[in-house]
Amino acid sequence: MGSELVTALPPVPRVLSIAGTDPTGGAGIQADLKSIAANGGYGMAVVTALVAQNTHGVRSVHVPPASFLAEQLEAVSDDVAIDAVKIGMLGTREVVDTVRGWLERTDPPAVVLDPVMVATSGDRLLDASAEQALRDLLSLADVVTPNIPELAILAGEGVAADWSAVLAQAARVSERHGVIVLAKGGHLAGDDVPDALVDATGGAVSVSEYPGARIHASNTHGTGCSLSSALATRYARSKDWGGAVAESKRWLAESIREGADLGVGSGRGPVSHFAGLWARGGLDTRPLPGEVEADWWEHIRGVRESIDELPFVRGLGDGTLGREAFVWYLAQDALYLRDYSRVLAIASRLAPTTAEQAFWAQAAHGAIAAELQLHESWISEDDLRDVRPGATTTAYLDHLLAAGARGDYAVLIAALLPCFWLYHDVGTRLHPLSHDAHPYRSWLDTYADVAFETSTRRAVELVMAAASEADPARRSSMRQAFRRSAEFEHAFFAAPLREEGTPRD
Ligand SMILES: Nc1ncnc2c1ncn2[C@@H]1O[C@H](COP(=O)(O)OP(=O)(O)OP(=O)(O)O)[C@@H](O)[C@H]1O
Ligand SMILES: Cc1ncc(CO)c(N)n1
Repeated sequence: MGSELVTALPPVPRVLSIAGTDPTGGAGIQADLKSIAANGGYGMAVVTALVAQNTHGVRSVHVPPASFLAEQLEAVSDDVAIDAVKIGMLGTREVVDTVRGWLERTDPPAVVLDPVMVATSGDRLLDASAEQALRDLLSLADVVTPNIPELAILAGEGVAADWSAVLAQAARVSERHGVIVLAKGGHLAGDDVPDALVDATGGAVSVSEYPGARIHASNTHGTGCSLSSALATRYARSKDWGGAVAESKRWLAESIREGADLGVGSGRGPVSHFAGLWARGGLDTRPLPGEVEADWWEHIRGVRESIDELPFVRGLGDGTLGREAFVWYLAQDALYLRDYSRVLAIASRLAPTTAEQAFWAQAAHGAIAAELQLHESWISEDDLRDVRPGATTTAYLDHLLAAGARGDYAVLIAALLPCFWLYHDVGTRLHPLSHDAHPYRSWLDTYADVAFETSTRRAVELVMAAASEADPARRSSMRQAFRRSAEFEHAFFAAPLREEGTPRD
């Protein structure tokens, strides 16, 4: 039932990065894992090379035996269904060949190849002798994401002088190798950093441009790694390269912008992969419905204990309560239930699912039908006409009607809950005192009833599911509205012996 409130999210794509390391976490496989997670994927990582580098540059590279790389790749693909692969630093010809063999055997559904050759710092990350092997790998990728100098090497030409030359070069690479090229303009001089998806795989050339404004920041270490991982992840979700580029670029721009003051290293720093998520989602974990339930119940422990101690409630249980106080209470309760029913109907109107709509509508009906029946056996409709609502009745109803008028469903149902939950609680604890000759037997039987228990459980369930789903601010408003209603329940039970004899408006 709680699941009705959960917004359905598509399944999480399983994305494998095959790349080298950056122990400072801004580039390479460490950046890939952050980028995959930030873009909604489950990240996996097979290391091609261990790179001793930081925000200033590369110090040394250690390439483990290719046989061990093959073992890592197989350990993943023997076990996990892979939705997309991002390939980064390959380093040597042997590594390229090993990855090629694995790609041919496993044929993953989407492959993004970032042809890493030179780090942002200018250090080589691919042996010159491996360049041809890398070109030969292009046909096994869906998209290749070269920066301008890398594109020139893939094309076997000089570095393009301007953006239109970049696009023409990208089209030649795309056609020759049967791969879509995401040409990146990060290395252009000037304030524009356009990217373009260039697809000449079918003969005709199609070019989709994604304009971008240069962010004047020095924290651009690992932008290429992060972009290609984001692209693989977003594509695995949407199966749309164009949309995936647009979304990845928006995410990267936000991450560059927010990364300026991360304070990582004194060179070219990393982007802040999760900055957008942190800003919008915060760090709070979501409480489970059962945890909210326990917390709220504890939160009103004092209120519950005071209810049990009220002379009215004690007298109701042991039958010593005076009839006049009881009838006064029932008349107030009858007035209360009429409007409570109307507020339940508002909850029905605001409910996000038909199941909830039906539940609150049924409760609205129950409040006037079954409960008024109980009241009518003690007090006639005529007598009720002369009864004025007491101060507590009015205040409690104003609180509920205001919640209804504000129109926040979650807060409203939290405000409605104590009327179910506390009555059921008090009712079940007083019920053992009921006996055939008990003066208030019909009252004691009503609230310990199985049907009332069922609707109370369902109301608790709906409110707790909504609270578990809510963001922290709304959850806190719900808790406050709930507590306020619980306090009114206490005041309502206290009123007959306090307000009785005082001017009743
Ligand atoms: N200063 C910037 N402002 C906005 N976007 C940028 C900036 N620098 C790079 N980008 C974007 O980052 C992505 C990577 O671009 P770039 O051409 O720098 O790739 P790269 O050289 O492979 O990256 P790396 O620095 O990781 O080697 C592109 O989408 C580019 O538009
Ligand atoms: C491991 C690795 N891959 C890619 C890059 C490119 O930024 C880097 N610096 N390090």
